[in-house]
Amino acid sequence: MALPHMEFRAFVQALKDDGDLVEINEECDPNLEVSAIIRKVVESDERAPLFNNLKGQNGNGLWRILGAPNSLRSDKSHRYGRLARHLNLPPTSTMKQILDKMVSAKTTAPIPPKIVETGPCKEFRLTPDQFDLNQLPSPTLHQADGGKYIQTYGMFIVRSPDGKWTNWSIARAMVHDKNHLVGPVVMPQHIGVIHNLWKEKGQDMPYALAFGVPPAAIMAASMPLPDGLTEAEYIGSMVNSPLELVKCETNDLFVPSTSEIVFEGTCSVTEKASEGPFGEMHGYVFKGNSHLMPVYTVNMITHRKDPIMPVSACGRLTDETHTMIGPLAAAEIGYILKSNGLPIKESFSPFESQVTWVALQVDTEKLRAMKTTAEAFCRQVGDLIFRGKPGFLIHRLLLVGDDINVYDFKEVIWAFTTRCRPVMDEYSYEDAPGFPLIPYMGHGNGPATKGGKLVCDCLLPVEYTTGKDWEAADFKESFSPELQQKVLGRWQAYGF
Ligand SMILES: Cc1cc2c3c(c1C)C(C)(C)C[C@@H](CCc1ccccc1)N3c1c(nc(O)[nH]c1=O)N2C[C@H](O)[C@H](O)[C@H](O)COP(=O)(O)O
Ligand SMILES: [K+]
Repeated sequence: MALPHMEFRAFVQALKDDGDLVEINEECDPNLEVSAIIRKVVESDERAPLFNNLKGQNGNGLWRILGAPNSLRSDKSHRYGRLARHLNLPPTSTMKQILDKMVSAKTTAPIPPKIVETGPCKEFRLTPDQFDLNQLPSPTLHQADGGKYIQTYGMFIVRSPDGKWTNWSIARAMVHDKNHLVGPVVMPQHIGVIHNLWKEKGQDMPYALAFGVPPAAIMAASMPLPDGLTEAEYIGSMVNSPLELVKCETNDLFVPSTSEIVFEGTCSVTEKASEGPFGEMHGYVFKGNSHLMPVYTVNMITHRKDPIMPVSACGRLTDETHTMIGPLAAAEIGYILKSNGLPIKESFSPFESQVTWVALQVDTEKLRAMKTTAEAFCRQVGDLIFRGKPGFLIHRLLLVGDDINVYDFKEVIWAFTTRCRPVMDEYSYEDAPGFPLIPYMGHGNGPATKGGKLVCDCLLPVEYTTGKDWEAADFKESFSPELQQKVLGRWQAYGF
């Protein structure tokens, strides 16, 4: 068996070996029971549930479900263990180490994938007369959802008509009928960009939807990598070995050969159907909130024996939409700012902001050398990020000093509430594209897709000129290291 980051089934085994898996062998109902269990799991950072026995499974085990594939572990020292296993990093890895790994491939040569003749994903083939997506265990994830959201952690594979750009991404999709899906295909997402290219040609867009792909691949699929970049090559250089891909049966796209399940077909550039509502990443299901979205035809299903369908039952903290979407966008945002010469050290999206914020740690010594003003610096940051794609889903950029650890929300919120004067220290972007999924946007008072963005300057004026002129009134900064050592050393002796 391959390494966990390169084959989904090996990844599931790694979770089991880590004691991070609960195998449920009693029959569970994909209509809400499965999702209720997953919701309970992710709201308490419990072990990932593997449902081996689902109502509606067919004779070849199509399909089982792994819930919470990339959520958190309760043990603080292994908090991000599931994310680390996606990247072949030690389970004790920090979020910084995980995000640095995701960015590492930007400075190494891409390693193209290797095409293989066949693979485990080809063990079984089903034509439309042999399956019904409503009879198979397609899960309903929230009682107010508009349909069975079968696709929440699979990977869409689409390619530009000229064949030059193959994009991998996660976008949701629900069952429309026995062999059709419907899901959002929106700008500025790359699946939307490529869909438009096919629309201009008047041709339906071929797609593949691979479930249970190499975990390293699904991480890159969830990251806003630059336009035109082919994730397969990026991942190859990130893991330093070529991904093995195999050709689809019904189109010229390629899928990871060890995928658990593969749907193949075309996404209509004309036909739409009602999609949603859906329990979103910000924690809400708005009744009746459905939209007309493109219809995907499923022309073929191929799969492994007893295949595992990964499912993200998203909503309130903490699931894959929080551990992946925000942090991966933050990683890309940090990279963009650094490669534009701005003095940024770390970049993270706090879960407690429902991943609508990104906190940016500033190297204030370099900042002072810039001899700039707060307004000029904040505008420089905001113009670069809020006018670009990675900043699309972020509505607050917080600039904090060297003493603030952006991976620790307690630090971030201390700086924000004490160093950023509301209004005066905030620079607004009412003309920037806005993220309609945030309730104050899509269900708020203003335009759903424009504005509502701020750069919040949590640097005190002295940090721009002469440097920090305070000591934190805390154990770490208000007492000499010697005294701290003495107190820590005698803690038990004192009687604590
Ligand atoms: C990890 C994850 C990521 C997403 C999504 C999901 C998960 C678990 C859900 C559970 C399927 C929920 C949903 C979150 C809603 C969302 C919409 C638009 C942007 C971000 C999030 N979803 C996406 C969704 N994007 C949609 O366009 N469409 C989607 O449906 N994403 C985010 C998406 O994968 C990232 O933005 C990637 O950068 C997209 O790749 P790209 O930059 O276009 O090459
Ligand atoms: K992507």
